[in-house]
Amino acid sequence: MSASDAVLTQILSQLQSLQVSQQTLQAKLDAMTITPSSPPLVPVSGGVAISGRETPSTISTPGAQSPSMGSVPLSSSISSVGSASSIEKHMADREREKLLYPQRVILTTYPDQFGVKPFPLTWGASDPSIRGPVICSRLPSSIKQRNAIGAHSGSYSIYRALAIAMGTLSPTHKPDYSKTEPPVPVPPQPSWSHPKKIVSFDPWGHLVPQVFRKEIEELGLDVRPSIAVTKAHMKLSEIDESARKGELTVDGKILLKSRPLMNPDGTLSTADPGVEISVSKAAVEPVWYLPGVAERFGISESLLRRALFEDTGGMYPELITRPDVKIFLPPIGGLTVYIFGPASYLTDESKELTLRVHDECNGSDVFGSDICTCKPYLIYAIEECVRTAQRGGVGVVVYFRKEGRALGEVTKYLVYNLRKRGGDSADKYFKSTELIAGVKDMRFQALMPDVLHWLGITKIHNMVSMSDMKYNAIVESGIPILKRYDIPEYLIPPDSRVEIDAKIAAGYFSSGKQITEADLIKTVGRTWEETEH
Ligand SMILES: Nc1nc2c(ncn2[C@@H]2O[C@H](COP(=O)(O)OP(=O)(O)OP(=O)(O)O)[C@@H](O)[C@H]2O)c(=O)[nH]1
Ligand SMILES: [Zn+2]
Repeated sequence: MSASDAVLTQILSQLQSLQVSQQTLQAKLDAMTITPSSPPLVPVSGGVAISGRETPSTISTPGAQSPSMGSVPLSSSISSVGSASSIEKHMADREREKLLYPQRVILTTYPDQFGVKPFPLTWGASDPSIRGPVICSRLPSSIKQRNAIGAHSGSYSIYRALAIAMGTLSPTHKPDYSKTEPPVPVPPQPSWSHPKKIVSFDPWGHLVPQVFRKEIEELGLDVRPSIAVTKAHMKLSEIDESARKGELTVDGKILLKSRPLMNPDGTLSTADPGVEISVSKAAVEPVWYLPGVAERFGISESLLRRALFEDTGGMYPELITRPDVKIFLPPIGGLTVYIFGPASYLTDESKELTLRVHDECNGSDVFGSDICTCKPYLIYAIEECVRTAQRGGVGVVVYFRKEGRALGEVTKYLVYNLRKRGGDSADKYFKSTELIAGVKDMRFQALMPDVLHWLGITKIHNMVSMSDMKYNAIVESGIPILKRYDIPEYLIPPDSRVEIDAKIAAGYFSSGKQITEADLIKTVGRTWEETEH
């Protein structure tokens, strides 16, 4: 027998035994698994129906063989496998899948299920040991004590899943958090223990390794930070330009002279290297306290849960089956806080505070698209924050990942096409968005002020924004705003006049300009024909 025949025989015999074990496994699973046609439908609150189950049921952990509700066979049939190498690959993947996930799939859990014992968590408690850690891990060490639905890192949880499936990340990797603590203190504030002031993220998120050390190290629970605080130098060509023009002054503290640049031949350049801004910053992931979020939007928790379940494609059945679990880590982007000047001034009302809350506009912020005012407004706000810090105050820019007014970039570009094809006039600006998206804005600014309360801000002297929605949300949350700034005329790119005029007519703040609906027809943007070659 040749070597290749021997390999083929070996593969065929492995395939046969795999088919046999697959049949045996399938038979066992069929006996244990509730098939879609068999279960009685049990109505639960909100009128939704879920599959019935055997009792008592348990959460399987590795090695445990007891049946759990909602179980399904692990993988699809092997009948579709083709060549010898794809058979080997398929078998290797099945082995890895069994090793990674030895238990059968747990589609959902129930509050009264045997083994389910959520770690106690009291949202808004001032003592972290009473507040308790947020645990959403499905690792065997933590799954029974989960007190949160969803996954850490927002949408990036999908990349983590890929890394685990590809074998580049061990699901049980234990991070070493020593030396990762905040270099700039963001200490507990009265607002942290106010049950209604912060509901969209975990105020203890940056202190997790310190305040929940016992839970992580002694109890072996998978508790992860959801906030990180660090320091950085910010370098922007627009700020270099302002410093060159003398509009910003290097003070060696907030605004620093950059180090000399290198020439292509490796020698030091004598060209002006420009400036850098010294900042502290914090990245914050969303962690929703569902009763608080529902209350903020004035809807019932049950309606909120049902809507979240349905419009995430049914991804989180526990939103329905676990009304006892009050925390949800949604698969959305978070926010970044940039602080200019001493962070300790944030809580001191006597220090001047300048704020811009900015929602992501990748096309403008990073790639300089001239159809809107996002980047110029952001740069203007950064300059104002630097000036405030240099006057002895503090500046804050909060950057939210809410692309395209939270409608997403695809919807935004579809609307751009419609506008540019239909004659881009300001009277049609919001109507065009509504025609495609059904609404003009989905940012729902009500959750936005949470970050200001987390920082301990109680008064805003200067607000760099024209948005009435942002202003109202902040003031209604209990933080007064003394002065509002609109974007200076000279910073408005010509093509974005359409956006600004439409916004002013719709109720955005303007210090000088009055615009009525009737005026809007006269404000028109560039057409594609003007730029096509
Ligand atoms: N859907 C849609 N979104 C847009 C358009 N132009 C800008 N945006 C988005 O609108 C948001 C603008 O946010 P901000 O810069 O914070 O501005 P604002 O809330 O309108 O108000 P200001 O604070 O006055 O600037 C970002 O999410 C942008 O991506 C557009 O034409 N269509
Ligand atoms: Zn924009």
